[in-house]
Amino acid sequence: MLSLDGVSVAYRHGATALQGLSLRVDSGEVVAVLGPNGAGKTTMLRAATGLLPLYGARITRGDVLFRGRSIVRRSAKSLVSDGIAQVMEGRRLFKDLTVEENLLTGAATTAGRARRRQLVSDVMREIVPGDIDPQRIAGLLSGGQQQLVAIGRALMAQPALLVLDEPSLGLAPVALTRVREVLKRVVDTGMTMLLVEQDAALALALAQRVYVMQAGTVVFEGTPDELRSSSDLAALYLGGHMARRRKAVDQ
Ligand SMILES: Nc1ncnc2c1ncn2[C@@H]1O[C@H](COP(=O)(O)OP(=O)(O)OP(=O)(O)O)[C@@H](O)[C@H]1O
Repeated sequence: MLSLDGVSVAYRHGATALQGLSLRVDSGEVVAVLGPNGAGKTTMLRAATGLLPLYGARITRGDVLFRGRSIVRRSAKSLVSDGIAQVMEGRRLFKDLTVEENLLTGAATTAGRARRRQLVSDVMREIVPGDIDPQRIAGLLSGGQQQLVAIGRALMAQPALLVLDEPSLGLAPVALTRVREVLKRVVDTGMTMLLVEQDAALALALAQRVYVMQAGTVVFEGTPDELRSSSDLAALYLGGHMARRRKAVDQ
């Protein structure tokens, strides 16, 4: 469904952030991308969602294909209509609008008024928990509640591909559990997903395939099990706890 083929990206006021990066997301697949700070994960998502120009960056080499067509020169707005919706890092809700108004913006260009109303009630039932009042001002919600509304807003566009940048960022454990449950439910609907996530446990619980990025390129591609059994990478990206547990099992 989505492929980045040998993509290099340069920021106007920065170094080359991606260096010949290739990755793909097949239809119905959940793909997670892990990697240390500055590896280029967010830049990769910007390349996949038409947001590079907003940040003064451009693709200097390679191509990005969505459903077989190049999207390199397409605007983020037209890509939403084509079926790519994203939950950006930091949630980015309209803080002064209500939950319901935020949700409605998610389908502003993809559905008519009556259909949008129907989608709001679907999303309120399936994604946004019952304890969140649709008329509440979004900025007054907790971080975890805001994240769920952000996920719901992206789903309002009924995307073919859902892109998420660090959905766990800054969430307390209870909120994280809720976000994980909701994402699991979305995965179970067969949604195609590209997920950038520092929380390896969350990423590996959701994904069928994982990439690890370092310095703008891919250094590992495989299944979550293959990543867990790759000792160097496990130590680096899954933390000492899992590496120690593996060692104990191996002995
Ligand atoms: N707006 C920008 N202008 C200039 N350089 C940028 C900009 N955004 C990111 N970069 C640079 O691009 C490189 C990759 O950054 P990016 O944010 O894509 O990495 P990341 O893996 O998502 O990191 P993190 O996990 O910290 O979010 C870094 O060297 C960063 O400084």
